[in-house]
Amino acid sequence: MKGLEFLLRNMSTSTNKHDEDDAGRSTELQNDESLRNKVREEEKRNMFAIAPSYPINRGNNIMKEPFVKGRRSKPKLVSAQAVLSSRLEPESIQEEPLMNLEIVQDGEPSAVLDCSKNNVSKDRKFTVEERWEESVKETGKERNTEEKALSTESGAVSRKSMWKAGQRERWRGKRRERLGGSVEDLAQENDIIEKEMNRRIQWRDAGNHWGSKERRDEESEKEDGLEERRQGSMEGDPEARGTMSQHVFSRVFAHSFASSSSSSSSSFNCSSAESDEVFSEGEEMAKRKNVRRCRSWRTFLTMMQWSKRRQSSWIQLAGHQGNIQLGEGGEVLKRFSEVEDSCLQALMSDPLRRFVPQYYGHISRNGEHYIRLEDLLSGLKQPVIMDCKMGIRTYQEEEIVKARTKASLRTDMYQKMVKVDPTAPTEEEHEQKGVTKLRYMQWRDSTSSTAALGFRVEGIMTENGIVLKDFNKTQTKAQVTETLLFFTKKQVHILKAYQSRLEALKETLKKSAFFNSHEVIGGSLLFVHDHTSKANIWMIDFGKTIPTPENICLKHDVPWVEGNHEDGYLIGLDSLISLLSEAIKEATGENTKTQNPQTDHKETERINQPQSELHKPQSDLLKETTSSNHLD
Ligand SMILES: Nc1ncnc2c1ncn2[C@@H]1O[C@H](COP(=O)(O)OP(=O)(O)OP(=O)(O)O)[C@@H](O)[C@H]1O
Ligand SMILES: O=P(O)(O)O[C@@H]1[C@H](O)[C@H](O)[C@@H](OP(=O)(O)O)[C@H](OP(=O)(O)O)[C@H]1O
Repeated sequence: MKGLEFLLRNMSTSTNKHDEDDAGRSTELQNDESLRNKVREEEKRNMFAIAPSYPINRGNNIMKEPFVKGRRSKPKLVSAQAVLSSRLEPESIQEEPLMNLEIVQDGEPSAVLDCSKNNVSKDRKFTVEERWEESVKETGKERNTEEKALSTESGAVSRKSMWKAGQRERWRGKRRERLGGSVEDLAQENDIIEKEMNRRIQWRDAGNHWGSKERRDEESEKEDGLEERRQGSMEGDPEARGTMSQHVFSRVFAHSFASSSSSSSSSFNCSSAESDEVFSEGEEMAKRKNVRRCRSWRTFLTMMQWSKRRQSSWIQLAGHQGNIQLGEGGEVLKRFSEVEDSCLQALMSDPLRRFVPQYYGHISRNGEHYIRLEDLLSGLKQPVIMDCKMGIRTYQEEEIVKARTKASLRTDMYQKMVKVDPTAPTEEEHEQKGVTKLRYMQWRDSTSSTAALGFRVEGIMTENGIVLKDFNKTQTKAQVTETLLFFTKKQVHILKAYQSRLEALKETLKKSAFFNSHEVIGGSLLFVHDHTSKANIWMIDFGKTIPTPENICLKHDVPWVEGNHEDGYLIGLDSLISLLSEAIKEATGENTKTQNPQTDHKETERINQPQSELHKPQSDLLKETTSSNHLD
């Protein structure tokens, strides 16, 4: 039985078993109908009375004070159609508090997570932590209401004691039966019965809690329209494997938390027909331990399966390899950088947050510190992605100063340069077998479309998982248009969706205090779409985005000269928008102007430094696939 199916079946059957279980037990209790009703009522009331204590302290996981952050109100993934209308959306900023949750594992302070909660719109997808927090909150609420009702209702105490007396009698009878005779030491016997009974209640209540959580989750899943995904099981639908819903994963994750917790009341699905049998203290403990061990193992294995599948379908397309990975909770972990971290924090309360992955704070793993981000590929089926590095330069002004004062030679960069164009290095550089970083970066900017168009394609992953990174010399408008057509497979609705999203981004950038006060260097736009017509564009990578000096107000759309700090971000954005228009015309057959990549290329050569090689058509690039990452 495959992971998800098994898990879901297990969840639903255990809930049913629990109901049967309760019914069976009631008939045994008393013949008196009214007493039985009272007992049932009391059982219901007690449902949350011995709820697990994890909201405050889940084993070693400790929650900290909440703090306030803004967050994006827009759903993460939208259909191409929805993207088209995204610019019509109201731009109001909702301030929503985030909960700062610190997880301490194995006795070490290893992680600080920021999880958003409250004021969450109904249609928004929930993160692992949000779901978990919500369920904790709900349980707490219900429990408080129940407790309040108990304490205020007259006769509540007597009903409770009546119920307990009934229970005690039942346990005593069962125990007598089991021991096959009379009970001699009444005080000791009462003590044992009291203990057994309390443990049983705890056991059952934990089952009730998780049962009710399951039901709540199922209801909300139906609301989200995720039922469909669940039924298209991982087994039957290979595509679904690559699109594990974080939503469902969160359930697995939450369960694993609970079942691995040391609290006896936090095991899930623990009410079964078996568990209703009466065992001696030792027997009962052993049996319970076994059941719990089995279930936490199954949960753990299922989690691992989920995680593996998601890991295998996730990809870091561009950037420093190994810098980024997918976290266990389905979030993206990026190696910590203070510069990027402060940008992301600022962006969470800026109008641009709609275009930025949700920021969840930091986490430590094996001694490394990471920034936790929303996974922008989550929910996409066999995603097609493109990373475009924005701006007319990809190095900071301070790198120029550094290169002047203490220039070190980079052999790796020399090798990369020679690989692309053996004639690019000067004689001296050939002799030294090294180039400075600044030299390399400037060469990269001029040979690609960065310097001329204000952006360059860093990489593309096709729906088959094929990764193309050989865009070093994709430089002219015609070449980039060709690349866009290849990337979108000439799908007009996708091209239009992208264009619309970029126009919305442009409007938002004008209003953004963050953009007004920052020099955005080396930042990328991540284009994502899939065959279900979901499409979106996100701003990522703020590792070299720094606040501008106080005396400087950036325009972002004028050429750079050393000292003016201009990044040309808007030049790149305008180029992309206009090239998407070109691509749309091409795709719809409206383009009368026949583009000639070679002529166009030569024109650009005059603007930039001459290059020796002509550009290869995209079809050749495909043959030269640098790597392949097939989605299972
Ligand atoms: N939030 C995210 N969700 C999904 N994928 C992401 C996310 N952030 C980054 N990636 C993936 O990782 C790649 C690199 O990201 P990013 O540019 O932030 O890394 P980097 O190492 O800082 O890059 P560079 O070396 O250009 O500075 C992206 O092209 C994308 O494939
Ligand atoms: O894309 P390429 O051609 O592989 O070149 C890399 C690219 O320019 C990166 O942006 C840069 O990192 P930074 O932006 O962080 O400086 C990296 O420098 P690095 O090797 O010093 O990290 C370069 O090697």
